[in-house]
Amino acid sequence: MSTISAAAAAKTIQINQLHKSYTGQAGTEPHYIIKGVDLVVKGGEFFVLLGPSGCGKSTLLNIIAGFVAKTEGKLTIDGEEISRPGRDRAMVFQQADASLFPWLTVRENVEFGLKMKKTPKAERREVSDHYIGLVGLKGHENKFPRELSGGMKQRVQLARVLALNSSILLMDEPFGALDAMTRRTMQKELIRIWQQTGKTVIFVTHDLQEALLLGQRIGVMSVGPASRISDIHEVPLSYPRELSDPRFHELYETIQRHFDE
Ligand SMILES: Nc1ncnc2c1ncn2[C@@H]1O[C@H](COP(=O)(O)OP(=O)(O)OP(=O)(O)O)[C@@H](O)[C@H]1O
Repeated sequence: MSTISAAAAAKTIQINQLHKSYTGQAGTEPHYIIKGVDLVVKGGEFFVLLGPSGCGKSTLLNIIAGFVAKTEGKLTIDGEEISRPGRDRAMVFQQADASLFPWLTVRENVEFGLKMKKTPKAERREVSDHYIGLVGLKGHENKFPRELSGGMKQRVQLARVLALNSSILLMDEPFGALDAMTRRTMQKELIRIWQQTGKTVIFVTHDLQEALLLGQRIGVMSVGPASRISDIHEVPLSYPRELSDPRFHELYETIQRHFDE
C-alpha cells in the first residue's frame, strides 16, 4: 500500500503535571521554565498553544517532539509513554530555510525523508507529486530553495513533513516570518490540509488572531517562569473563519480582556 493511502491514524496526546527545569550552578535552586502542565489533545484535533514570548511554548512543543527531556511528569501518546523523537511526530519550524537542503530541488527536498526510509523510487514520486500538489507547488518541482519566496519555502517544508505521514504535526510559529498576506494564505491552506489529512496538530503562536483563525481549542500559557496552561478556550466557529465575522471579533475581545486582567 502506498504512503498516501496508508494515512496514519490520528493520535491522542496526554500530558500530566509536566515540569521542565534547568539547574544553574551547584547549590542554586532549579529554574522552572514550565511547571504543572496538564493537557489532553484529542486525536485529529487542531490545538493552539498561545502565550507571550519566553513563556515556554517551544519548550513544551520540543518535549512533545522528544527533542528536549522533561524533568518530571507524564507524557503519553495513545497511552504509551514517550521520551524521544518518533515517526508518529513531525515538527514544522519557523525558519524554513534552516530545514531545507539548499542543494536539493523542491522534489528532492520533499522526497528526502522517504529516501532515508528506503521507499522505492516510484512510490517516492507518487507521494511527492501528491504533497507538492496539496501545498500548491505543482510546476515548481525542479526549483531550488534559493529560487523560492518565503511562503513557497514554508510550503516545501510542510510538504516534506506531510510526506513522512506522521499522525501528529507539531508547528512552532511556522508562519511567523511571513508577510501578512502570505501568512493569511498559508493559514487557510493549513486548515484545508488538516481537514484533508485528519492529523492531530499542535500549533504554537503568540498571535491571538492567528490562534482564533486556526484552533478548535486554544490553550493559553501563563507568563513564565514556571509557566502552565492557565486557560483553555473552545472556539465554536466553523472553518473557514473570517476576520470580518462579528463572532470572531467577540471571541478576540473576550480572550484579550482576559490577558489584560
Ligand atoms: N537550554 C536552556 N537552558 C536554560 N534556559 C532555557 C533553555 N532553553 C530555553 N530556556 C529558557 O526557557 C524559557 C522559555 O523559552 P521558550 O523558547 O520555550 O519560550 P517561547 O514561549 O517559545 O518563546 P518565543 O515565543 O519567544 O519563541 C526562556 O526564558 C529561555 O531562556
